[in-house]
Amino acid sequence: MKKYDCIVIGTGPAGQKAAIQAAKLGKSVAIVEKNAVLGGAQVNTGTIPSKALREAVLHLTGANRKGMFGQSYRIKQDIAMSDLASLSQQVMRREWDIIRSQFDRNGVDLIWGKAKFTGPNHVEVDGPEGLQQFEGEKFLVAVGTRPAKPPHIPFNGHSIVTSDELLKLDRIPKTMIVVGGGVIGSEYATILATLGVRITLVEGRSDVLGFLDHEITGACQYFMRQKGITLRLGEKVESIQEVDSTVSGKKQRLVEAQLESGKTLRAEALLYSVGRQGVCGALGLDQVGVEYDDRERLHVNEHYQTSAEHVYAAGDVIGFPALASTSMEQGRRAICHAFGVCDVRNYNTELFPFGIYAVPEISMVGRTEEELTRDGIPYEAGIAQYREIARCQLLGDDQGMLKMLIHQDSHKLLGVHIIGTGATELVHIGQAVMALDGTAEFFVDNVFNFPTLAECYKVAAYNGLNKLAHI
Ligand SMILES: Cc1cc2nc3c(=O)[nH]c(=O)nc-3n(C[C@H](O)[C@H](O)[C@H](O)COP(=O)(O)OP(=O)(O)OC[C@H]3O[C@@H](n4cnc5c(N)ncnc54)[C@H](O)[C@@H]3O)c2cc1C
Ligand SMILES: NC(=O)c1ccc[n+]([C@@H]2O[C@H](COP(=O)([O-])OP(=O)(O)OC[C@H]3O[C@@H](n4cnc5c(N)ncnc54)[C@H](O)[C@@H]3O)[C@@H](O)[C@H]2O)c1
Repeated sequence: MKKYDCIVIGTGPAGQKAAIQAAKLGKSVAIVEKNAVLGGAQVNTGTIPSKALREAVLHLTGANRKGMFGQSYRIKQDIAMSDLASLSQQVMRREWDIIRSQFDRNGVDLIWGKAKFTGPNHVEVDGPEGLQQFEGEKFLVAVGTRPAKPPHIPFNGHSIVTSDELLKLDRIPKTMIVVGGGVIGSEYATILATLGVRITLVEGRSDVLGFLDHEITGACQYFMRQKGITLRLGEKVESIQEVDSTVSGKKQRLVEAQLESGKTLRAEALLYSVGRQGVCGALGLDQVGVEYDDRERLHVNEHYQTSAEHVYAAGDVIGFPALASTSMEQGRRAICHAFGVCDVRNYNTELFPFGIYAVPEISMVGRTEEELTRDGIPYEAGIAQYREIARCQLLGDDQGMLKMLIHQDSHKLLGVHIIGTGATELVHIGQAVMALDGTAEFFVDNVFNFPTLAECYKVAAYNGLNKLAHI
């Protein structure tokens, strides 16, 4: 039986970074993957495919240039699913190669198959090589999640789908119901609406993306409606079924969603995106004495240790915030702790950024206005409207905004909230200033390249500081 210092289960972002970190510490490492491809949800079904779809849609529809060249500007008239999928395929293939070569270069043994604990220090892998047994000193469970698929929803892979199947549709539907206005629902609803799909978005809460600063949520919902998306907020879907319907004398199979309020919605397709579900049940965790919750997620301490101290967990399997960005760092941190090189300085979870690749992009770091008000922290908001910024005009985006929240007394930056072109990149300027305890004066006192989107920070700082000085 082969013995390793470290066995990592799952090759998503959490597992990848963990395995490489362990190898860099000179440990013998094996990483196990049950799928036929590397990279987990990040590469194969989640982050990369959805962002590739977004780029392809923005490019082919000319959506991000309409502000400059007019509403009729378009690169390609008849866009097919194959046009949209090809960029995704290209990037995925490249990512598989990159991950594989990183493992090879660092001497990480890749074992294909489904891993399961058979004892506190033993896993069994069921794969193409048959059943193999391995012994490990430390383990990292990075098995991710899968889309929630309640049994009463008749998923069929072609018209009633989760985000895993969306990009495998053989044609672009004319109409679509999106159930759930979280990150997945909001991203896909706005991307597909940009493509011309008529979307009805059903969200159980009173707002989409309810964790954002409310002004940004409001702006996002405004942009959604501008794109022709019908928002059904505070509404829950009760049941979903396929029905036969006759439209203009032509028989058609449609999807029908019955809402709790009594409304009936019909469309050619339905995306069900109401959250994700763990996959720990199949891991034999009882053999190590580790329990999982009712959504098959693991509980860990601040070092990412489960209740068995040699078994660590990171990424989506441990729940919020469940992002590729945070998963990578959690995996790396877990391994550093496991092998005694733990240095948690600068690991400030309060400065985790959120990037939402809707159309337009949204990003935030730090506190929202609602949180600061709730906690009695006095602040002022400094705002830059994209229409005031030369670079935004050059890019044809005159609708975005950047808002910085400034402490009334110390002028320290408390939060940055952006909606518009480049938001997910821009946010890191604010994040760096916040991490270094900077104040709004930093933006006033320093010169920014011109014309840039970064100029938004200077304009927002002037705006906030002027309000504080009653100018
Ligand atoms: C549509 C969509 C869009 C997203 N967009 C973004 C984004 O823009 N930015 C962002 O930061 N995040 C995004 N995310 C979230 C991101 O994809 C996840 O947070 C991230 O992939 C989680 O990484 P992970 O390593 O925990 O798990 P995963 O990426 O899910 O990988 C887990 C791996 O473990 C393997 N595995 C499971 N069980 C076993 C077993 N028993 N044996 C062996 N292998 C096993 C799986 O096959 C899989 O390969 C998105 C997610 C979705 C669904
Ligand atoms: N850009 C990114 O970082 C990114 C992109 C996509 C996904 N993700 C990650 O993927 C994960 C899953 O995303 P998600 O959007 O599926 O889940 P989510 O939990 O973010 O959102 C689900 C939404 O569905 C709503 N809902 C639940 N039941 C409903 C019902 N019956 N009818 C109507 N609405 C209902 C909820 O109120 C919630 O707003 C998240 O953890 C997210 O962080 C991240």
